[in-house]
Amino acid sequence: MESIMKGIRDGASVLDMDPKSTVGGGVEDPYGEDRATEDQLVTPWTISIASGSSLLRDPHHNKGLAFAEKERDAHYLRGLLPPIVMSQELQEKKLMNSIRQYQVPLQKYMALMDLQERNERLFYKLLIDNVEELLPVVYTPTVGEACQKYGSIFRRPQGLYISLKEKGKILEVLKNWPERSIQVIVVTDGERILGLGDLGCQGMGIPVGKLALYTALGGVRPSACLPITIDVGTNNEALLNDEFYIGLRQKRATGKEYAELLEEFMSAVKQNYGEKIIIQFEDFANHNAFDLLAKYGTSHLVFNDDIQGTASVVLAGVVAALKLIGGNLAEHTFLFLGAGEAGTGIAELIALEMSKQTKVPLEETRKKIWLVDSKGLIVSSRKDSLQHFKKPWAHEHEPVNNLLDAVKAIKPTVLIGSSGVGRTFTKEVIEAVASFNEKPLILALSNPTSQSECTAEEAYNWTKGRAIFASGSPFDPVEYNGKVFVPGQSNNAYIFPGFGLGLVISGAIRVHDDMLLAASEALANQVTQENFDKGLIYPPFSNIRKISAHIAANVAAKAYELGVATRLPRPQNLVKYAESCMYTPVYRNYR
Ligand SMILES: NC(=O)C1=CN([C@@H]2O[C@H](COP(=O)(O)OP(=O)(O)OC[C@H]3O[C@@H](n4cnc5c(N)ncnc54)[C@H](OP(=O)(O)O)[C@@H]3O)[C@@H](O)[C@H]2O)C=CC1
Ligand SMILES: CC(=O)C(=O)O
Ligand SMILES: [Mg+2]
Repeated sequence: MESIMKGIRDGASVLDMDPKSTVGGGVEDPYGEDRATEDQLVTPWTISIASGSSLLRDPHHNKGLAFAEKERDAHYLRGLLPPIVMSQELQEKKLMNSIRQYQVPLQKYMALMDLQERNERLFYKLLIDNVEELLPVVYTPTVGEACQKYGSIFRRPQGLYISLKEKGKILEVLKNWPERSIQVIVVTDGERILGLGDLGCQGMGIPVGKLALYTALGGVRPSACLPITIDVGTNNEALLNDEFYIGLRQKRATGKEYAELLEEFMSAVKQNYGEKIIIQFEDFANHNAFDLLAKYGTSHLVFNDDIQGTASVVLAGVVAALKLIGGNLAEHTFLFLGAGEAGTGIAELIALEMSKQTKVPLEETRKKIWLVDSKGLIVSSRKDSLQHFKKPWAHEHEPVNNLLDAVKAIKPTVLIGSSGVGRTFTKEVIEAVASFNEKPLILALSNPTSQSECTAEEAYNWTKGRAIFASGSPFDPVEYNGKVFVPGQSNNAYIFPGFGLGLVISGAIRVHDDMLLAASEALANQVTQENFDKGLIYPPFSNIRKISAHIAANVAAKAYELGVATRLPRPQNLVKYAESCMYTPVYRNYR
């Protein structure tokens, strides 16, 4: 039994490699030394191990009705399928038709998760070909509702659960995961899921969703992706009292107990997968997120999506928006509602970019950026009581208690919402911003849609159609005064898939702020005149694979320049190389 299991695991990692791919298949060296040959790829282990009904139940290799006549003979599928042979394209059409029948987004989500568990390649084909339509289903906003109801809709585990019960055994737990050549881990402890708060163990929907995007948007092969939820309890009373809750029924462990579990996890991951494994921290509460990033940033390949990915995507949007609103970066004044991971992360990267552009010290460029938290404007008189990540933003100013007064006092040209609280950009706030800006840039970043600081309709109506607007979760186009306005989506989903691909193809061993700037620059450069003409500051998600290749190339180039890339020699054309490494979901022939 043991040897068969090993055979399945090893075989799966070869098979999962895209024929063109050098990233996949547990390949250590993307230049091809370890690359499986075409021959290996068409002589899969499925012949001797997975056949018949077990092949149909294996999501990595199942093709459903698309198995050809010869494959049905060779793999003992005769009679297990109806006689028709259906192309992957027709399967896709059929599934899209049926998904579109569902009125309720969560039903669409569940249908897609079922498909992922049944036929992985078809799932990714749907997602890649229909990205703009399906992104809101597998990602924000629907994934938020899915996490809230995760216990009730739970069918099969989609990632690894590491709870306090596994303390002392985390390495063994990692070895239980059926895939061995993992390249990206997205891990959450569920404490700040989108703007929905502490969802404990049910936060698993987020790593699962983020990693689906790593594959669909960034081309990292699915078997190299590992979603993990660390369960240290939850402080969410409703979940603790929910009979269907799937996590530990206890309050969150903190302090030494929390730190020890995380330390064991980080060591076990490095020991099991090596130093080039990407660990993406996702939706941790800020009291842990900044410390984990600082603690492990110098010893592991860690990336905090909420702090760093968000910063990179927002900087790109702001830089692109300058074409529409005028001026250079340093001429603008920024006001944030929300001074947590997203807010201070974005603020710091904007200040860094300003400093690089103007050669003015960072301490000075920070003064162009102001933040409001739940207690009002962050000012120097509050410095002693501020969390460490807020202190750099405590500028000289008299106290201001609320956002509206802060807008009137600071007169920002750019207003950014990163508070996690819906409808906090009131009519008065937006009208005030519009009163001293011809084209106010308004970014309502909080997710999901219910937590957005304002809707697209409100932003356009209250500025009389003058706002340049983007939001974290998507909004439909809005008609105002006979003109149609298309809101953009300012979401780190533009960045992390390409960023991760860049780390993989260069074999980077550390993340550096300059790599975030490189990713941001690549994204901003992808906005076309046609996009600008529509008032957009981001390119459409329908081009995301091309965008991700450019981001990956810029990130990889920076990794080589900084000396943190280990894959040598450096490819000449990094964009082409990134594209050639991407997983494609077309079916393979099992001859
Ligand atoms: N679009 C995107 O790509 C991304 C969006 N986000 C979204 O951003 C939001 C915030 O995330 P994150 O920064 O990680 O969360 P944090 O908890 O780290 O920060 C939230 C901040 O908002 C402040 N805040 C909360 N309520 C209010 C209020 N009523 N008025 C003023 N300030 C308030 C908090 O104040 P205090 O410090 O005083 O408690 C805190 O500073 C979430 O909704 C998340 O989904 C996050 C990452 C990426
Ligand atoms: C998008 C994202 O990472 C968040 O809202 O947390
Ligand atoms: Mg997040």
